[in-house]
Amino acid sequence: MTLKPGDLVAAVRKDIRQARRAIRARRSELDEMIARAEAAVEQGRHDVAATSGPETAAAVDGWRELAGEAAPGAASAAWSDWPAEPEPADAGPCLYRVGTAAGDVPALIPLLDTGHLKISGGQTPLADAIVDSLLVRIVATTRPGSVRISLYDPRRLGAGLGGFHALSRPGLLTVYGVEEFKELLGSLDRDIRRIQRDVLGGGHSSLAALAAATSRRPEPWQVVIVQSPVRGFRDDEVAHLNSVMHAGAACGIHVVCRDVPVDDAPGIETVDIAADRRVTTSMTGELEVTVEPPPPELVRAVCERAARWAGIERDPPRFAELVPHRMWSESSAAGVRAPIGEDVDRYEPVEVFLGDDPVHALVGGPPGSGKTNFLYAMIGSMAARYSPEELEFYLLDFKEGVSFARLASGRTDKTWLPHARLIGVNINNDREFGLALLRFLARELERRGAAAREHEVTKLEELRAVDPDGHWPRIVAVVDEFQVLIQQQDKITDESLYLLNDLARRGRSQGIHLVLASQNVGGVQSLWGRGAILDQFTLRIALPKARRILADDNTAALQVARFCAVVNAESGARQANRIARLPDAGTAGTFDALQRELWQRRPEHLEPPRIFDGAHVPELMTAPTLPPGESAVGQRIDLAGSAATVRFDRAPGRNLAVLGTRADEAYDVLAAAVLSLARGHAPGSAVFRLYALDEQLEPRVGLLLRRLLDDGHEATLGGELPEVADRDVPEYLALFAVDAATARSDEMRRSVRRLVEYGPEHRMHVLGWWRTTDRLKADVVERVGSVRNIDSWVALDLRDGELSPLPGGQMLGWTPRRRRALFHDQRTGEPPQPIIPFEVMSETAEGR
Ligand SMILES: Nc1ncnc2c1ncn2[C@@H]1O[C@H](COP(=O)(O)OP(=O)(O)OP(=O)(O)O)[C@@H](O)[C@H]1O
Repeated sequence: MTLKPGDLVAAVRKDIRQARRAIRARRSELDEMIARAEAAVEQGRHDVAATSGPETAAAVDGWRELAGEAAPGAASAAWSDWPAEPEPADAGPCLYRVGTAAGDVPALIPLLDTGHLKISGGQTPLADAIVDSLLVRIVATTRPGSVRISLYDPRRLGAGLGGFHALSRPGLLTVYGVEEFKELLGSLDRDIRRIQRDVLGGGHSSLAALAAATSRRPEPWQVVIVQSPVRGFRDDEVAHLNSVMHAGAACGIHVVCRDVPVDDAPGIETVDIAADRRVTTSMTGELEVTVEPPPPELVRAVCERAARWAGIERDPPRFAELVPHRMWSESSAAGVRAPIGEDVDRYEPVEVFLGDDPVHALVGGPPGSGKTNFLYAMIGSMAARYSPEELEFYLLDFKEGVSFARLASGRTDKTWLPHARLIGVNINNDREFGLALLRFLARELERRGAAAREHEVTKLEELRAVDPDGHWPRIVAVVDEFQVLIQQQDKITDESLYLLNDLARRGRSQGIHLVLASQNVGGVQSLWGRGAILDQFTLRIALPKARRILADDNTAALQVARFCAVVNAESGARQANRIARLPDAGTAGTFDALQRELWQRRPEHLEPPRIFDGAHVPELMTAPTLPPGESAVGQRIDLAGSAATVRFDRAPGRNLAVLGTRADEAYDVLAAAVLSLARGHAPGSAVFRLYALDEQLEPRVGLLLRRLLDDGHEATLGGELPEVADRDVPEYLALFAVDAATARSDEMRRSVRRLVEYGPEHRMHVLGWWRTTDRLKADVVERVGSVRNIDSWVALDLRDGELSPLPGGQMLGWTPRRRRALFHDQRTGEPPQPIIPFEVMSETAEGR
């Protein structure tokens, strides 16, 4: 083709103008370049004026050089010269090549930080090539993640930009369907308002100006490709788009219109594709532009790389960034709000909020995805903002392992998190403890409800206003691997679901928030079928590869990078996804340092959290001393960790049966009962008679005797069983392995039965160990029927059916497990409940 000199000059001039506009923000560094560019134009003008061949060639060279500066590297490189590793342009946006004019001179178009582009004849493959070319150069020359692309392509159902689909993985490309134009514009409107208000509010005219002044760009650019639907756009839609374009450029929103009748306005460049496929641009005037589609594999490679690097090229956020300058300065009256990471698109904090909406949170992530780390980040960030007066944590972990243990005082680190009121670890086998927490929270719900009614208000925020001196913190209960609580079909599951449902529905008004976390799909699915509960958990946090935490059609969690999370406060609806990069909250100097600082600030009167560790065997000596006549048989699995006790008085039936074949534990339970009685009685105020009826037990029972004698008690070992007769002081008969003796001797059996039946009213009490219920029955039941003369029992490895002859022992659903027992005392009126037998053997062995 022939080059018209006038065109060249016009084109060069125009490009200089554009280059200047595009680089205004970084003017000082580039002044020199502009001066040289202007000199080149002058030279071009001079050369063209001469209109001779060599001069024209020189002008073209000068122009090319200028293009190289205004559109460096991948912004204008020919596809054949594409750099192996395109570098993000340090200086920010530049001009981008969309084709070639005048032989091999790059035809450039500005976009980012400048304006918009209108393509007419936009339905053609040529238009596709222009858009692809522009986009791939933009993606290659900007920092991964710093440009987001939205595509409204109603004709091809999202097939447009096929080569760019890798960008959808990290959320850098969003395709809007035929019916979603309004949604797209609405989302742009919201962004514009937010940026104008929150980002530019400080006085900058545009994001470009802000970036120039601060060297920081807090928001990504957005490139929006709009193609008209077959029906054409309605006037109101065009007007809406015009207004978005008008306000958007300053907010980094740049629209590429393909056959959309938007207004011509300054800052809108044009590309015209004529019917005869001749392409011209507003930048190059009359010059015909040859369009060169990018090679598909190049597009794919650029996008793959950007997707991979989005989010990890930037330094990860640091845990310290979650900590505010002023600790404990926030009020939780309306809710608790805390940043947990950085938005990978916008580089701004992502917060979680628990209050009236959302009320509760569901957290999911497969093993190793960083779920525990997320929970630490959230707990730390909240604990730093709200004082223990404002916020309390109840933390349970059903996993094997000790994830919340660090929040409690340990052997080396004595500090504890002041907000933590309860920490439960290793409770995978003690679902009752989870249930105990739910019962506690339900009671707290009632208590708060009653207080609210009394003050004639309906919710916590109002209650706090009318009762400013009351202690009404928000409660956040975090249950890791909560599914363990509700996956079996039994009474615990039934009651837990009932309570969860209640808490989920009513927690909002009383400031009680649940954060349920699970590592497996089953965990989440166990709630999925229970819509009523799930509906209340509108805050969803999905760690990488988490399934079914978000909505069914929201697969963002499958796409996010390591150490990121999808935070979604609208029950997983796609448009509410925010992708947060999470700081490392686990290594030394992060959470532990914060905990130390908060611990040092703790109010003087504050008690450390109650710890329940399912792997820990409680020691009798650590339990409080009981009143005379009361014995401890184990520790209850409740929030207080109180002892399960039996009181021996003159009422009929005040005996104790220990049942089961696990000899060590049976010994421990019986010995604990004896030792705790001995601790409560002053020496001489009770008599202890020990019987080792299986000779293997003699050494151990002997140690127990020694212990009693050492403490000054009146105690004997072995001999005949006494006859029933009134006693001045209580006499406790500890019979180890009763059935071993009664199987040998009927006389023995009759004695035992007499003692059990008539002893208590004469202050003689049997504390006996039988191996099975049948043997117990054979010894203490006169004819047929159930056991009536022993009020309290502790069952070790007995199955459900074997318990039914015992008082209160019907239909319990008890599954025996090691170092756990089922305890019942008829007198309390409570159903049987699991206890943890005390460790006694070592205590007696050491002669303590
Ligand atoms: N944002 C992060 N930055 C750096 N390291 C992290 C981050 N998140 C998690 N990690 C590290 O990854 C590993 C797994 O994290 P974490 O224990 O939180 O995973 P999890 O999902 O709770 O796993 P599991 O359920 O198996 O315990 C840990 O070593 C943790 O320190």
